Amino acid sequence: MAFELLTPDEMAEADRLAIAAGPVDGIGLMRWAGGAVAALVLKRFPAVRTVHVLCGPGNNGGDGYVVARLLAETGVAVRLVATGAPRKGSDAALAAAECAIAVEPLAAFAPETGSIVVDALYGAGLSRPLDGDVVQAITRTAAAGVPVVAVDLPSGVSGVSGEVLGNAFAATLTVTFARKKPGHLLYPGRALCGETIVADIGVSDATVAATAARSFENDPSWWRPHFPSPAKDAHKYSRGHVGVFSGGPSATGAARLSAMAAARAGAGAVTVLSPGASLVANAAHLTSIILRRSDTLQDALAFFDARKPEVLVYGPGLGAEPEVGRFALELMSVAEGRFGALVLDADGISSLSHRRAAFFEVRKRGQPALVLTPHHGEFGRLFPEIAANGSLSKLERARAAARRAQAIIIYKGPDTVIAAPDGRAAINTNGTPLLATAGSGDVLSGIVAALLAQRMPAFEAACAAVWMHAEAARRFGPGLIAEDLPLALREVVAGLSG
Ligand SMILES: NC(=O)C1=CN([C@@H]2O[C@H](COP(=O)(O)OP(=O)(O)OC[C@H]3O[C@@H](n4cnc5c(N)ncnc54)[C@H](OP(=O)(O)O)[C@@H]3O)[C@@H](O)[C@H]2O)[C@@H](O)CC1
Ligand SMILES: Nc1ncnc2c1ncn2[C@@H]1O[C@H](COP(=O)(O)OP(=O)(O)O)[C@@H](O)[C@H]1O
Ligand SMILES: [K+]
Repeated sequence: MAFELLTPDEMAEADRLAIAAGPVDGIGLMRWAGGAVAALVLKRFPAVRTVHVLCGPGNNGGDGYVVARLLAETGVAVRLVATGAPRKGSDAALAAAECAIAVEPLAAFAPETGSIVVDALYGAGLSRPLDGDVVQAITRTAAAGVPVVAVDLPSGVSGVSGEVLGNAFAATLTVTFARKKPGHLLYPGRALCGETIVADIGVSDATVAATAARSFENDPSWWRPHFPSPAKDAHKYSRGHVGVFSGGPSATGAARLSAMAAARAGAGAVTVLSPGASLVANAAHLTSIILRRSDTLQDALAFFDARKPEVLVYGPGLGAEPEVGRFALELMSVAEGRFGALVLDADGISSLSHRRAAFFEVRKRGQPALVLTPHHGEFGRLFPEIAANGSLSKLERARAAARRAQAIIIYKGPDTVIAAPDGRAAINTNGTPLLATAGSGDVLSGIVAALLAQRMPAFEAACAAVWMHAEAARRFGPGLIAEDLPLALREVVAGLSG
């Protein structure tokens, strides 16, 4: 598959393995890389007058010398700017030696209107905040408003985390090699990359696989084989039964959004479990969704035993009171033989913040299968130490939380990360700010529950749900409110089925 994400270390490992397997060597990879960038510059900017190529001291700079040489050979006016000579004997030094263009110092660099900038200062090897000359070059480039083509990554963006180390170029186009890196997909890096193109530099799929990379860009191609479709002889309960707990009389809508989404995502039956005080409000708004009174754990147990739901959604609209957290723990304790999976969302997560020790103790059993869908605030309440660890990327934080809670984590946001306890993690890329509307998270929890109830494996179900949620929002378009999402799922499900 082509959806692995490689950290800079994994990419370096892929480079090493490719070189060891031969026939290509280090300078060979660099020539491919530089060639790919030069070709894209010519293709995208055919009328460009001058190309400023900025070269750093490492291999990213090495790629830059190749770009400069190739563009000059095709007749483009190239100005070559470097921060210093590459280390003697390095591939970059070879690339520099092959490039006959005079080098100008970075301090005097100021691009003019009509030119473009190729940023080959720092890529995977960025290890500290950019120094003054580079920051000034970034400022002057931004002031001139000229397009920037970044080699591998915009200088200043961490390939690991997408964080900005002090300052960074804002690229129009980023050309990276073999596979994307997490920094291309995590914010703020994602916004600074512009369009990201992955160029082939002769690193084979088998070589990438040999790095044992565990991170992926979320894409239907790799989870679609698991996407459920109803058996010909299905009945409503065999398609999967989801139970959604409702909040009190003034907060019932969240559960209904979740329930409707579960039904549209293919659950054959959906039951809203409602406190007695909310029955009338729920009854007034539900038609195909089943409604059942549930005030106590005994009520819930009676429902499980009678109706055998596969999956429960607990959290939307419940309030973050301590008793909500206590009930969540009780649900997990009684799950065995009663239901297979629990989706904990919203208040179901926040309410556990005062019962973290008990929660992690219950999770040691690993049962029931658990999916947590926190946004940034909820994540920080349940996993304060992980959230406060500034050395971890969002991808690594989600992965650490998944391991800690023995749960699938859907760490929501513009760059939603889905992580599993076994170390797999995916970054979602079809998100849209249209989803930044109240109640859309409730819809997501219903989609996840429906896919789990249809026996989709948990990590794949979570990835599929996140993608479908965003796809539904995109298809509906501007004006979207959360109520629109369940119906908008219809087309998305149709596109994935059969
Ligand atoms: N065969 C291959 O491997 C291939 C690799 N490829 C290319 O190589 C790139 C990775 O190359 P790389 O590992 O040399 O790292 P790179 O980004 O050039 O930076 C390292 C240099 O910068 C320095 N430095 C770092 N931060 C700094 C700062 N803030 N301010 C100042 N200096 C700073 C650092 O100094 P040091 O930390 O060692 O003191 C070191 O000298 C990758 O992005 C891709 O473009 C392709 O050609 C395909 C084949
Ligand atoms: N700017 C954005 N781009 C993409 N997705 C977004 C953006 N803002 C929010 N979302 C998505 O919208 C949903 C909001 O969920 P949540 O914050 O729980 O809202 P609510 O509690 O109102 O339901 C999440 O799936 C999140 O990933
Ligand atoms: K760069």
